[in-house]
Amino acid sequence: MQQNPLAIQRRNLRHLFRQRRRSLTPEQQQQAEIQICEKALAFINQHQAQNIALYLAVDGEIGTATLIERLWAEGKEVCLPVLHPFSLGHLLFLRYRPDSVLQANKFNINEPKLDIRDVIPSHKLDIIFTPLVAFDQAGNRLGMGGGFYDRTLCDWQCKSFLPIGLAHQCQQLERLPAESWDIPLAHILSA
Ligand SMILES: Nc1nc2c(c(=O)[nH]1)N(C=O)[C@@H](CNc1ccc(C(=O)N[C@@H](CCC(=O)O)C(=O)O)cc1)CN2
Ligand SMILES: Nc1ncnc2c1ncn2[C@@H]1O[C@H](COP(=O)(O)OP(=O)(O)OP(=O)(O)O)[C@@H](O)[C@H]1O
Repeated sequence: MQQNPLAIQRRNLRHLFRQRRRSLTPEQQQQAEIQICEKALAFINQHQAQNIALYLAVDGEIGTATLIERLWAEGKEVCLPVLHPFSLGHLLFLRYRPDSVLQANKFNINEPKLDIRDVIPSHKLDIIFTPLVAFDQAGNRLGMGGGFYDRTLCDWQCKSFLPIGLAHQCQQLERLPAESWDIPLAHILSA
């Protein structure tokens, strides 16, 4: 198990900030979802993005349902993360359409049923919007602790997509204690 002071600090922060986002009221959640939708759409249009990875919100994460509906209406391609069936700790991104069949993964998060025809390789993605637990001004991101997005985003500067965090304002802190493998996101949108 993680024992070093940095790992303990990160685990404590993860616990605190997960509690913080879960304690938002349904009204605060709804307001935030609408606001983040507008900010994300503006960003997407500014970057003329067509293939966009999102996530289905759980555990108080800022909601994406409104944004996904708007993107479908605009004819954009929406993808969702799927836990890789063999490559432990890695994600695949699968096309998500209104008629996609979803199933719960081992964390009880819904994901598209794995069908190789729906896999979108990351070099075809324009933006990967990531969920996060906490973030700082420098774009550092603390996630749920699986390292899934860390692995996906490593060396993103050499790839074609932009990694953009989506978050509630209450998830920001002054400075996140960073690990050697943490690479700051290109940008974080908050509401
Ligand atoms: N909405 C959403 N989807 C996502 C992520 C995410 O952060 N949010 N992920 C981002 O990486 C991946 C899943 N990563 C996860 C990592 C840990 C836990 C989690 O809840 N762990 C439990 C205990 C572990 C268990 O149940 O076995 C916990 O910490 O309480 C959930 C998701 C892919 N999909
Ligand atoms: N680029 C990487 N390559 C290999 N292992 C990695 C990489 N990034 C992170 N890890 C491993 O993943 C584990 C979890 O990392 P970390 O605590 O930073 O996750 P997180 O960013 O909170 O989670 P997530 O990205 O899933 O939201 C670490 O123990 C680390 O060893």
